[in-house]
Amino acid sequence: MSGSTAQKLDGTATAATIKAELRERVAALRARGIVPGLATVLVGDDPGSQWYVAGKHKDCAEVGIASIRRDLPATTTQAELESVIDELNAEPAVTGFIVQLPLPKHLDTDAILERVHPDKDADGLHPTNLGRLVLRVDRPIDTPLPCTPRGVIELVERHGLSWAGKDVVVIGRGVTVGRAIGSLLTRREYNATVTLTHTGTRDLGEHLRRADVIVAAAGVPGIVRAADVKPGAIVLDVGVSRLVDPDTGVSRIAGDVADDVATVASWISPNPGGVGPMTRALLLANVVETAERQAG
Ligand SMILES: Nc1nc2c(c(=O)[nH]1)N[C@@H](CN(C=O)c1ccc(C(=O)N[C@@H](CCC(=O)O)C(=O)O)cc1)CN2
Repeated sequence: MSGSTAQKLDGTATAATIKAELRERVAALRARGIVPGLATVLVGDDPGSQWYVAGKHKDCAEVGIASIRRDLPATTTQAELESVIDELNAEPAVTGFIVQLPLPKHLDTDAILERVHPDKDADGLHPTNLGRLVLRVDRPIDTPLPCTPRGVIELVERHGLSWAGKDVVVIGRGVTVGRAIGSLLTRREYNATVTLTHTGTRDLGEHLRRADVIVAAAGVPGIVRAADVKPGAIVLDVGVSRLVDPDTGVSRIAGDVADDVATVASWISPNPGGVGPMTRALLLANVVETAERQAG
């Protein structure tokens, strides 16, 4: 980026480090006869979701986690999907599994997430696990946590930065990021102060301009502009939009953060190459930790 002064929060390199650590923990489990296994459930043929799911299986192979793939047609009914989930809940080779989101519109996502057994919820999105995150204020959480919020937190900490005392403004109230990140960051071990903004927020710029850290997960390209960022702020770009060039038909990823933000921020996560790879790495961490808990 021209005129960029911000340092890079390198998700690709950090995820590689986390995967190397996990490879050792998986080897230790395997030495005890325990093989962690991740299953994925994909409904429909959305190219983005197919790419993400393929990446999850590649990651598993890299660290030694066994993986099972269940791809279902877009016409799958609620009852058919629930029966696949029941099978995976009962399958001993599956330590944990995920249902790739978003699901086709005719399916009830909340009911599906609730159908996954909480002990096998590799995404940390089951109501019981999200409830534990909210309720267990003063003791460690020994259940899976949502992967993207975990990835955001680790990306910052593994670059030697602290969350303590920071004013954090999150944009977007979606289930995979916005709703959980405030519950995590306000825990004593992080001690941040969090404002969750959304489409009903009256003056987003006013919130952004006083933020020490911005976590942008709106899915609106360029919603965070340099004029709305405090000099020296840390900016995490989580939003993903796919823009198609009308002339060439070639698509590219556009994040929520405009290019000029790199001239005022102190640290910025690129997109791609920032929070996305961390989301993938922390999914593996959830599976390994679940296997370690099951092993006792
Ligand atoms: N069940 C879930 N569904 C979805 C989740 C989730 O955590 N659980 N998050 C997203 C998609 N996602 C993982 O599933 C995901 C998104 C992005 C990346 C990633 O590595 N992106 C790359 C760029 C990819 C590209 O070029 O297209 C990057 O940021 O560098 C990984 C996983 C929604 N659904």
